[in-house]
Amino acid sequence: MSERVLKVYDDAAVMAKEVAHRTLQAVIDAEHSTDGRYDIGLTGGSDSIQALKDMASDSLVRVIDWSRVHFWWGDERFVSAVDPDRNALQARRAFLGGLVEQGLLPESNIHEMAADRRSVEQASRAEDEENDQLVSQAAVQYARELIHQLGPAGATPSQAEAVTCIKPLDLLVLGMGPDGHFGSLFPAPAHHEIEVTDRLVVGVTHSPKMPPLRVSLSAPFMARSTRTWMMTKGAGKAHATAGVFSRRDNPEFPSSFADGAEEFIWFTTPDTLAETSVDNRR
Ligand SMILES: O=C1O[C@H](COP(=O)(O)O)[C@@H](O)[C@H](O)[C@H]1O
Repeated sequence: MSERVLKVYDDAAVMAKEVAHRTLQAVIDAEHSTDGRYDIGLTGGSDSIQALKDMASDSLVRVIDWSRVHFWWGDERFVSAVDPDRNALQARRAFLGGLVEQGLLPESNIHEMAADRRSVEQASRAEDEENDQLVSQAAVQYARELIHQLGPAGATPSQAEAVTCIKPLDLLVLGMGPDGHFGSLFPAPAHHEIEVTDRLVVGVTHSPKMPPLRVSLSAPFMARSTRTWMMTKGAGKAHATAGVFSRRDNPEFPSSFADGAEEFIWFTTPDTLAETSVDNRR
């Protein structure tokens, strides 16, 4: 468990630029300190997509060997591959697509969660059972990809074993919703995925935030990430932030489970902290 370090910005646009620049710097720093491969977990949401746009215009982009960088998602909205709601599509439009087009990032380094292959009409007519099955299959498929890419050589751990034994993400960038969700792990008791500990990836139905079908990394796997950065802004998140800071691992405020093995930084704005008493700002 890491101490939560707060970085507070009066201007959310400056915050996003800072996260963008730090992400690129983290990749550069790791070039000399690890075996070379760098695995980044992305999220959706306004702050994170802005940070990706800012990366595209940061001069550090040009000094990175992108062939050793892999992109994953903390969560995905289970919609069609061309739906503008899709986190991966937004990330491609903001940044990743440009890297691929310029021949800098191999397409095979982008590890997307599965998309819904049904037509809008088919999806709207589907029963719960079918939806449950589809998001569960997407979760299993993503877990296999994680184990294949990050698992120990010559072994195939189960998902329960993989939560603690595969290589963790080097950097996970997260956002938090006004209800305190992160990834697509929504508050208990209405939702129970936040309490899953024996899977790398979970399927989610009936999400309180649209769209209703989602796929998410599980809390314990996300919390093992070497470095974790949370981005939040706005008074609408003040209540959830206070809940998160008042007690760790509280299922009613899922983001209280977020953590990083070596570093956990919370990038935020003063209005978000209006209801929180904290003394570890830096
Ligand atoms: O739906 C989602 O919401 C959260 C937070 O989004 P924000 O726009 O309030 O910052 C995001 O982190 C998550 O990835 C996404 O699927």
